[in-house]
Amino acid sequence: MTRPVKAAVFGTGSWGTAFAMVLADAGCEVVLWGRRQELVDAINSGRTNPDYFPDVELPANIRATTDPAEAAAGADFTVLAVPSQTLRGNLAAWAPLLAPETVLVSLMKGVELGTAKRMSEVIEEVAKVPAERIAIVTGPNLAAEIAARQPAASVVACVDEAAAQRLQAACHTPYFRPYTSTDVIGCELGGAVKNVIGLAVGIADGMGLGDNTKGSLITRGLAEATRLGLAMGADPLTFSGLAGLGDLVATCSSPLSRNHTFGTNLGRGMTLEETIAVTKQTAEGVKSCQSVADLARRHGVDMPITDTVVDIVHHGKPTLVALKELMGRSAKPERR
Ligand SMILES: NC(=O)C1=CN([C@@H]2O[C@H](COP(=O)(O)OP(=O)(O)OC[C@H]3O[C@@H](n4cnc5c(N)ncnc54)[C@H](O)[C@@H]3O)[C@@H](O)[C@H]2O)C=CC1
Ligand SMILES: O=C(CO)COP(=O)(O)O
Repeated sequence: MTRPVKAAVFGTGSWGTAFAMVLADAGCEVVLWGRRQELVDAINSGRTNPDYFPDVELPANIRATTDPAEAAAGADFTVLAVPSQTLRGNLAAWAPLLAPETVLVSLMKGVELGTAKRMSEVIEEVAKVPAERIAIVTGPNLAAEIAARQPAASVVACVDEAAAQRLQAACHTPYFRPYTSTDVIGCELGGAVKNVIGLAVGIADGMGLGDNTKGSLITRGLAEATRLGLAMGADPLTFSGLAGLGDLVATCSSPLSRNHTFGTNLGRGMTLEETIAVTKQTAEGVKSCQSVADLARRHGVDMPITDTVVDIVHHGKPTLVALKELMGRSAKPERR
């Protein structure tokens, strides 16, 4: 008899918890690592995560711990679900504890500030594991809908297709349908850029603009992601798939998206400080818009919507001025 697949999930926030449920529903033995003892105790005794999904019963094959060594021990998959900007520091502490052959799985959709590194690059550097043992999960996967077991598709990407297939099997459930990909760069960029475009669409929504504006931002945002991806060696077709268009549509349509909601609050006229104060969960695009703009500059790629988001979010540019400037750019062919 083969033993069940073991998964460690680092991060008891919304996506860490929901993805732990997916893994458990797919038959894995899951250990969730969390920082706070009271939340870990509540998960183990109450079978719910009261801070994120108080009404969702967690499967019996999930347990939680605050001990990273206990979580990491013997894990076939080590899933990382903390805010992107905290990964480097956290992983430095966890790296010595990792099971020898574990596949590290990033759920994160950010780009590191300062270095402009993708999460898989940070993992490779800090945990010193080869790219063949680093995978990512991405796609239109709003955590609350997954926790409600609503149907969704996703992409699991790894340069080693066999590792991607093992992860696919480990997280395939009747409601969660993962597709494999070997385009890690494209999949990671798709996830990071859609958060920035989600902010832009939210800002437009908050300003009272309509669906033509939204459709234009989504499409031209996709063009920005694709241009950056091409310059960085990604497969352009990835951006018309779940990691690109799929996630853009979900994020830019949904009030569940933290990035979209963050943008909406800014567009309604809240200051950055007020918006941060009412945002209880991680909106990766707020910091990563800067890193995405850095990547664009390094690769000589034009990303005007991304630059506009940086100007509004980080340089306090009034939304109406930013909109006028974006629309006032010189006319161009759609494809070039
Ligand atoms: N929530 C969602 O619908 C989805 C989120 N993601 C991505 O998953 C990643 C994690 O996001 P969420 O779980 O949604 O965020 P969240 O804000 O719900 O949870 C973040 C978790 O990390 C913990 N945390 C915060 N700072 C930390 C630190 N310095 N060290 C260790 N732990 C820390 C928090 O306590 C919390 O448990 C993000 O990169 C996000 O883009 C991806 C797909 C869907
Ligand atoms: O990535 C997500 C859905 O796929 C979640 O989006 P937010 O981080 O904006 O909530």
